[in-house]
Amino acid sequence: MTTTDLATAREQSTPQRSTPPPDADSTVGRTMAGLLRPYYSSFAAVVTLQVLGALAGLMPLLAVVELGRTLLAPGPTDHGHVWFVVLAGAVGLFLRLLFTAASSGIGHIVDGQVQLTFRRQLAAQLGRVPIGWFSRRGTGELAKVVGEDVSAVHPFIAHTPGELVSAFVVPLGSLIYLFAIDWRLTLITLIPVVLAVALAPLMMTPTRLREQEEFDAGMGRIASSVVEFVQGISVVKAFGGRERVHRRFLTAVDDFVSSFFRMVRGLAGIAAGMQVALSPPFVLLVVLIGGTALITTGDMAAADLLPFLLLGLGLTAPVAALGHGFDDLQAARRAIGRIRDVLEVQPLPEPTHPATPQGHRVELRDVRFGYETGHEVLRGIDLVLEPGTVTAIVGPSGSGKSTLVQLLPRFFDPTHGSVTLGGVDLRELGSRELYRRISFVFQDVRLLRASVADNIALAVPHAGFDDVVRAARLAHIHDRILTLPRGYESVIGEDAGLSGGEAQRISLARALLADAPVLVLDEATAFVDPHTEQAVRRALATLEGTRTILVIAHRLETIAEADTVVMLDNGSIVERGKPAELLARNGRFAAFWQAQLSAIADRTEAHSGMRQGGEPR
Ligand SMILES: Nc1ncnc2c1ncn2[C@@H]1O[C@H](COP(=O)(O)OP(=O)(O)OP(=O)(O)O)[C@@H](O)[C@H]1O
Repeated sequence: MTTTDLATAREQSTPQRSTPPPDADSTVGRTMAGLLRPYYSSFAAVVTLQVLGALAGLMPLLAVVELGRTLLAPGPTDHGHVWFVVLAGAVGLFLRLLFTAASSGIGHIVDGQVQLTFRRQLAAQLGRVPIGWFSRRGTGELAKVVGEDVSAVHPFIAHTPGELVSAFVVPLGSLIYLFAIDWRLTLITLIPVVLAVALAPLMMTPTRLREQEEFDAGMGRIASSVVEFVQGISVVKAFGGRERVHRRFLTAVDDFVSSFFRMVRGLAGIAAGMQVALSPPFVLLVVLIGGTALITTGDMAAADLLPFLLLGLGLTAPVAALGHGFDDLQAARRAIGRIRDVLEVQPLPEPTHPATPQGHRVELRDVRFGYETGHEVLRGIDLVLEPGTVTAIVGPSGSGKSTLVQLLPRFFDPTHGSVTLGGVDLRELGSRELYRRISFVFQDVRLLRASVADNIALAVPHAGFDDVVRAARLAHIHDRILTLPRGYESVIGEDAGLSGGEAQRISLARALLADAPVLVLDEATAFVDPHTEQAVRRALATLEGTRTILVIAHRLETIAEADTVVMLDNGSIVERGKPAELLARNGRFAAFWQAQLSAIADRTEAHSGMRQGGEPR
């Protein structure tokens, strides 16, 4: 490459203005209100119909009261009035049914729409977030957001507004009616409600809140110790740590029991007091005592006691409904918070005018990256990967090898500096173009629940069967596939379970078929078996000369055959060059090489010792 080429390449690679992908900002400002805004008019209809239903629902109650008062009143009964009251009660009942059914129907339709929209938005967002973002999240966590958390909005949308509205409208209507009959007995009837409301703040004193927090934390500790136990059960069994893990679980349970007792001791008296105050016998007792006092002093007609006995019981409903509604609201708020957290993850920006790379030379310039702010994992990497060469990255665990190679398929964008392909910053490449040019095989292999052939042809859906087989042969997995129940048509996870090494070879076949000019490879240590190792080495040998290859190397053979070795330590390149030259330099790489050699020698010695020891004498 000439200096002019380089200058042009640099010019091209300067990141131009990037815009978020279409649709990304359509859900910006995703507060709970923002997320629900499109449904405001439907909510208004739900609430209005509920109010009408609740008011209509008062009519049968008032009719019963009015009927009692008319029939108990001295003198002849007005039959016309009685029938009118009965009819009004029946019409009220019918209207209540009509309005609440309509409200509930609309509420459930809106709920379905909201849940569908949330799930669609989440699905679209999960397709946009950086691939690397997934590595920090468990599948269970995401499944919970898309499943459980979205469902948690159901009571909030379909039930809570209706319940809250009717819990307030009915007592309010009753109260107005009761005031019209006798304001003094109305005030007396309200005593239980006032008592309950006065007790409520005692449940929220700093001590009570601290006890509730301890209770929640205790529950969390039990859950995590159970999860830890279940997830690691095989390791725990094999290495005999059962007592220790059991002990942790038992301690968590003991702690929980004592925090539970503390909380119950603090709350029991107040909760019982509230329950007694709101209970029908107490309400009736208060009304009867007050009513008797007013009747015996001649201040109120005996028949007027009836509405207080009938309607007084309903006055306590808002307090109870507030409790339930508040719980539902809190649960929905937490769920929507988690949904919002996912929707707010910044997608990697897509270019408005994608550029076309010239060739497949990869260059990293002063690349810095950290998963958390203030903690850099890569500290200024300058690296050029020439087409047709193999670059092997080596370095101690945690030195940043995986992070570095993951920047090529754009799992993350560097926080500083740039990664260019053919002179174009990766941020200026469309993602389709990027994955056409860069393919990868990492340790964390993901296979789809689809046929083996479809898994291999993932990047090239129209690939011919012969091409799929050729890639599988190259990846040393063809023979194994033929032993599966339906060969290449076997569905992974249904017809066939594959070992870690086999899954890796399928993923290698996928990358080979994709035929991208740049291949990024993690020569995994986790699953690797002799077949996979052979496959990787054979593939590397086949591809050499045409591909730009970056490999995290663990095998001495791979390292020795690489064109360039890059030694990474603590996020920086500490040595680079041809393997032989580096060995001769006797520096960090040579020490690393020696350490690997002695580790292999130790392993071989231990192995042969075991074999000798195990041989029959
Ligand atoms: N998803 C992540 N979130 C936060 N920190 C991370 C994440 N992945 C890696 N790290 C941290 O970044 C540093 C570099 O990790 P990286 O996996 O790149 O090293 P490595 O050289 O590939 O290690 P190994 O050889 O053990 O796989 C480590 O300190 C690691 O703890």
